Amino acid sequence: MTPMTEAVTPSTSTTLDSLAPLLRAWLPRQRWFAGKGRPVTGFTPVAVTPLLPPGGRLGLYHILLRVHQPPGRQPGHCYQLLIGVREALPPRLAPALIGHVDSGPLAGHTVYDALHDPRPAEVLLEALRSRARVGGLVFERDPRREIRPNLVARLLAAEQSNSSVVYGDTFILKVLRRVVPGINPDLELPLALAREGCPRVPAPTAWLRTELDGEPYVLAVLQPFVSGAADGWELALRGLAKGEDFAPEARALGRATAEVHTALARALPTVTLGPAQLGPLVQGMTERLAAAVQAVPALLPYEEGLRSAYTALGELVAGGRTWTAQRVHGDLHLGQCLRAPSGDWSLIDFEGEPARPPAERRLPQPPVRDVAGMLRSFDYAARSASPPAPRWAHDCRAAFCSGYAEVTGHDPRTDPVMLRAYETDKAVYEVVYEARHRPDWLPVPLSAVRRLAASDPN
Ligand SMILES: Nc1ncnc2c1ncn2[C@@H]1O[C@H](COP(=O)(O)OP(=O)(O)O)[C@@H](O)[C@H]1O
Ligand SMILES: O=P(O)(O)O[C@H]1O[C@H](CO)[C@@H](O[C@H]2O[C@H](CO)[C@@H](O)[C@H](O)[C@H]2O)[C@H](O)[C@H]1O
Repeated sequence: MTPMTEAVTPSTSTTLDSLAPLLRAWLPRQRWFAGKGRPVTGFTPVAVTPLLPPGGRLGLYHILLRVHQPPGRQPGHCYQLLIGVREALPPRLAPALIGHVDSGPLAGHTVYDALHDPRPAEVLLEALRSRARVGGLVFERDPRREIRPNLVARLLAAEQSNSSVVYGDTFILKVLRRVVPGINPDLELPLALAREGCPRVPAPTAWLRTELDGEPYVLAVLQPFVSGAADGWELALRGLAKGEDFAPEARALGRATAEVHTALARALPTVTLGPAQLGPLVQGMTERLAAAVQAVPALLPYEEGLRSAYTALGELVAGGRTWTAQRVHGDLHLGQCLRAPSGDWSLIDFEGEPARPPAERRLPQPPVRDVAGMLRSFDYAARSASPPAPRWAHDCRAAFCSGYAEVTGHDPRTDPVMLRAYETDKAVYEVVYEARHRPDWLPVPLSAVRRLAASDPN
């Protein structure tokens, strides 16, 4: 694989060879590393771009690295790394340590995850500000949006699928970790919403992209930081702990989701789904259930009940029912909703479910899919509370759907078969997600699975 310009030179390749043993141990420990549980057997450098020349007090490499983990999928996932190089690491950067290099051009140096370090993170912002091109890296900025120089960087502490750096409470840069070719919905949809003037999504200010083998890759997106915001998950848990009514917020979230859906339907094509599209949609849900039962045998007793949700949808399809599909968020939950101190809600993270193939994430889908994601999230919050609060989830569910209907004129509860199918599909996804990433949380989606299998969303 060759980058747009030749970034992998013999010297950068040797640099990477000397880092390989350190990366092999470090990568699998990162939350965003998608290949957990299988050993890393090798790396192929895809592009190595020095952003700060090594040799000074501080070096910075931008690296795209293909990670091999046989017998899994070939040729392996591609990851984006920003590697800092220093003679010694100050104690404040200890959590970022990757290791000490003992051979090759960097021998005697310490390498670390540079996003923890303000100075290299500021190099990225400056490159976006000045719309730099370095090797194959293209730093682009919406010319109508300014970036003030000298904003101080700090890495966001949250454990997440990617890494985000906040600059002076003004911007947040999401640095994608596992990068995939093609148009990235996390840039595409917010740009489309900004064109529509939709205020519910922070408008992208700048982004980093590259091209490999003629395919575009989005590597990072900069957007305004919603300062002082709390996310919906924190607020819901806080409200539950204090016994507060969350229904007004759930209604506001229903309205915000509906505003985003309405703007997306204006900005991008919508399609009518007939039997030719709905058959495969139902088939996909059925297949995901079968795969999930294989992966998590605790699902087995509920398989038949869960499948009945898809059979019921299949019957409506066979009877000639059609639905309108449009671009949607794809992984909407309370943690993707931010409430500003003004009380306004924003939706973030339009990447879709990380486990789905990229092309599938960009397909138009029934908007009820996002509604189902939010309803599942109210249930998650209610079941994580002590004691569990099913009535709270029930009230949020009603308020969210009413808020949604106020904007679109369509109450998702009037389409119960499609809604149950999507809630079931989401709960099945969550069972697999939790089994892989957070086994302690598995009882939460499993309790929903029990209810959904018995045809009761609450
Ligand atoms: N525009 C923003 N303003 C304030 N905080 C944000 C913004 N965008 C993201 N965040 C914070 O960053 C976290 C991670 O962002 P997200 O896009 O969900 O990344 P990931 O894909 O890694 O989960 C969010 O949970 C939120 O706390
Ligand atoms: O935020 P991500 O895009 O990384 O989404 C993944 O992780 C989420 C958890 O962080 C997971 O969401 C599930 O847990 C949430 C509570 O932590 C809950 O609000 C959601 O409803 C539930 O789905 C999400 O599914 C996964 O894709």
